[in-house]
Amino acid sequence: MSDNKGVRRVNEDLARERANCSFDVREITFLLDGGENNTITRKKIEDFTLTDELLSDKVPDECLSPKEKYENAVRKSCLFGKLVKDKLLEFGGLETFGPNSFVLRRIADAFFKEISPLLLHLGMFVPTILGQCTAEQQSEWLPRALSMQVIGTYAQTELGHGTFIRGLETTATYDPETEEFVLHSPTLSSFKWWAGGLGKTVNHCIVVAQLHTKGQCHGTHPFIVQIRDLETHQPLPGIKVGEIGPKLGFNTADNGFLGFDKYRIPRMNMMMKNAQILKDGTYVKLDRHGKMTYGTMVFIRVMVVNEVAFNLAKAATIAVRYSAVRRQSEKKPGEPEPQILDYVTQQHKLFICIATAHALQLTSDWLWRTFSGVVTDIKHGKTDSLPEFHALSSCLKAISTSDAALLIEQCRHSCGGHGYMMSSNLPLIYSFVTATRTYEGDYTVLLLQTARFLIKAWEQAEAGKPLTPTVSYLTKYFKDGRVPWDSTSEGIVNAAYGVAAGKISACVKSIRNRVKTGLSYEDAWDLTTVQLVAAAEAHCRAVICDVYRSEAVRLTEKSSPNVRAVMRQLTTLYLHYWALERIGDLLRYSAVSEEDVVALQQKYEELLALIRPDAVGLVDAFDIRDEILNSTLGAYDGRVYERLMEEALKSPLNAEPVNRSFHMYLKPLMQGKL
Ligand SMILES: CCCCCCCCCCCCCCCCCC(=O)SCCNC(=O)CCNC(=O)[C@H](O)C(C)(C)COP(=O)(O)OP(=O)(O)OC[C@H]1O[C@@H](n2cnc3c(N)ncnc32)[C@H](O)[C@@H]1OP(=O)(O)O
Ligand SMILES: Cc1cc2nc3c(=O)[nH]c(=O)nc-3n(C[C@H](O)[C@H](O)[C@H](O)COP(=O)(O)OP(=O)(O)OC[C@H]3O[C@@H](n4cnc5c(N)ncnc54)[C@H](O)[C@@H]3O)c2cc1C
Repeated sequence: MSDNKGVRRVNEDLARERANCSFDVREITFLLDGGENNTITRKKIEDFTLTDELLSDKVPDECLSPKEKYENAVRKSCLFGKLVKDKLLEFGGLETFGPNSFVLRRIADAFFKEISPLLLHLGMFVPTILGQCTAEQQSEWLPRALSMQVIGTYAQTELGHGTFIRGLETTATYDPETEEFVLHSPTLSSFKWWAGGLGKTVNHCIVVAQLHTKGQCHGTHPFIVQIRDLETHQPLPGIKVGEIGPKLGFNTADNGFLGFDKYRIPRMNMMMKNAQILKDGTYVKLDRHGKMTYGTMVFIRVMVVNEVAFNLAKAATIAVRYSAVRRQSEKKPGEPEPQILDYVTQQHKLFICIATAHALQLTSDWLWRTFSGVVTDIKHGKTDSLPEFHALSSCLKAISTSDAALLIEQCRHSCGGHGYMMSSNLPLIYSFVTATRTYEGDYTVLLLQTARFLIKAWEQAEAGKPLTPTVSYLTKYFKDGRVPWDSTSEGIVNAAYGVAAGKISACVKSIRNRVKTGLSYEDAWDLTTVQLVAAAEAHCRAVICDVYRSEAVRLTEKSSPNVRAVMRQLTTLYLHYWALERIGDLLRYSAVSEEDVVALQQKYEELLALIRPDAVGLVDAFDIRDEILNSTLGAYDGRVYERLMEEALKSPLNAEPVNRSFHMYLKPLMQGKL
C-alpha cells in the first residue's frame, strides 16, 4: 500500500468516496468549529502537540496490568500537564482558550486511551474553587491548583448515597475553641466512594459533608481537605484512602474511597462563597437561592453534552470509514461484494449517528451560551433564571448521554466482529460514554428534576401566568385537542412540542386523579413517575429538535448551496427519524394520519439515499485526527486490515512462539499426567 516515496496510499474505496463528495469538507469543519479562525488555531495546537513521541506506546495499553496502565496514565498526564503549561501558553494563556479548552479536551484523547487520573483536578476541583470560594480563598488555592502543587478531586458520592445528596452522612462539626472543623465518617456507608484520582493520585480533595455548628445541622457544604503529605504522599493521620478496583471503563482514573477519623481542618477550608461559619461558630447563609452549592454539578452537566457529542462524532467517523472500506455478501447473485455502507440498513444505523453528533454539538453550543447568560445574572445577584436552567441542563444531560451511548454501541454493532476489538477503540469510547449517563446525576433522577419544573410550568399556564422561554410552548398547546400535522421540518418540531404538552397534561391529570382518591401528593407523584420521565424526555427531544433545526439554518445562511443542502438533509433526517421512533405518541397527540406515516417513512428512506454519497465527507468534516481517533478501523487512510494485523502482533502473547502454560498445564493434560 506504499508508493515509491514511502507515502502510504489511501484505500481506493475511501479515495473514491472523497472524490465524489458533493461539498467542500472544510466548510462544514469551519461551521462545527465555530468559524475558520477556530479551525486554524485548533489545527496549529494539534500540529505541535500531537507529534510528540510520548504518544506512542510500545505495548498497547489494554495489554498492560491495571497497575502498569495506571502508572502509564500518570506519566502521560504529567507530560501532558507540562505540555499545556510550557507550550500552549504560547497561544496567549489559558484564559484566551475559552471554548478552546475543548481543543485541549480533544488533544487529551491522543494521550490517554482511557482517562487521565488528573481529569477531576481540571474538570471539577478547579471549577469548584472558582465557583464556591470567596475571592480571598481563590487567591490562596487557585495559583497552587493551577501550578499543580495542589492536586485535587471532588469527593461527594458515598458508598451509601450518590443521588440523594441531602442523605450524605460525612459530618463536618465546627469546634470554636480551635477554630477547626472535625471531619468524620460515622458509618461504612458514609465512606466517600468514586471520586476520580482519589485512589492514588491526589493530595487534596473537595469533600461534601453535613455541616454541624452550635448543635445544629445546616445541610451539605463543600470543604477543601488535604489528605496526603505533599512530600511523601503518605495518607495523613486520620485519613483512610484507597482505590475502588476494576470497572467497566475509567480504569486509569484511580477512582477512590475515603474515610475520616475525627480529622481536623482549619475553619477557612470551608468553601465560603455561599455560606460562612464565623469564628464563634455562627452560621451565615449567603445563598439566597438555596442550591448554589450544587453549581459545579450544573457546570459539568453542561460540559458533558459537548463531551458526548464529540465522542459520538469519533464513533461515527470510525464506523462510516470502516463501512466504506469493508465489503461483504452480495446484493444480486454473482455481483461483486458491495461496500457495507451500501446496505440501506447500515445507512439507517449510521446516518442518524452523524446527524445526532451535529444535533448535540449545536445544542451544546447553544446551552453553553445560555449558561454564560445565567452565570452573568448570578454575578449580578439575579437567580431567577436558575430553575429553568437546572431543568434544561438536567434533561439535556440525561438525553444526550443516553442517546450517545446507545448510538456508539450501534456504531460498534455496525462494524461486526472487528468492532469488538479494543484496537477499534469503540469499546473504550462506549465504556467512557455509558458512564456519563450515571455520573453527575443519574438519567431517571435528572429527568424527574425536569418533570418537577414542567408540572409547575403547566400549573402556571393554567393560572394564566407568564412562562419562561423553554416552556412558553405550553401556553400554545394548553387547550386539549390534537396538534395539527404538517410534514415540514417546522411542522415536525411543532408536533414534538405538542407531544410534550400532551404528555405533561396527562401527568397532571394522573397526579390529580390519584390525589382525589385520597393519596398524598408525594404518593401520587411517585405512582406517576414512569409517565413523568416520558414527559420530560418528550420535552427535551422537542427542545433538541427545535434548537438543531434553527441553529443549522442560522449557521448555514452564508454557506455554499451544497453545504446548505447536505446540512438540511441531515436535520430533516433527524426530525424524520424521531417522528418515526415516536410514531405512537404522534398518533395519540397529533392529527398525523396513516398516509402521513407512510410518507414520513418514504421521505426518511429517500434521505438515506441522498446522504449516502456524502457520508464519508461528512465524517471527514469532523476533522478528528488519527492520533485522537486511535482506531484500527477508522484511520483516515482506511488501511483497516494492515492495522488490525499490526496491532495483533503487538500482543504480548505473540512475543514468544510457545507460552509456558503449554509445558505447565496443556502438555501434562495431553499426556494424562495432570
Ligand atoms: C482544560 C481541559 C478541560 C477539561 C474539562 C473537561 C470536562 C468535561 C468532561 C467532564 C468529565 C468530568 C468527570 C466527572 C466525573 C463524575 C463526577 C460526579 O459524578 S460528582 C457527583 C455528582 N452527583 C450528582 O450529580 C448527584 C445528583 N443529585 C442531585 O443533583 C440532587 O440530589 C438532586 C437534584 C437530584 C436533588 O437535590 P435536592 O437537594 O434533594 O433537591 P430537591 O429534589 O428536593 O429539589 C428542591 C429544589 O431544588 C431545585 N434544584 C435541585 N438542584 C438544583 C440545581 N443544581 N440548581 C438549581 N435548582 C436545583 C429543584 O428543582 C427543586 O426546586 P423546586 O421544585 O422546589 O422549585
Ligand atoms: C465513572 C464514574 C465516575 C464517578 N466519579 C465521581 C466523582 O469523581 N465524584 C463523586 O462524588 N462521584 C462520582 N461518581 C458517582 C456518581 O455521581 C453517582 O454514581 C451518581 O450520581 C449516581 O448515584 P448512585 O450511584 O448513588 O446511584 P443510585 O442513586 O443508587 O441509583 C441506582 C438506581 O436507583 C434509581 N434512583 C435513585 N434515586 C431515585 C429517585 N429519587 N427516583 C427514581 N429512581 C431513583 C436510579 O435511577 C438508578 O436506576 C462517579 C460515578 C461513575 C460511574
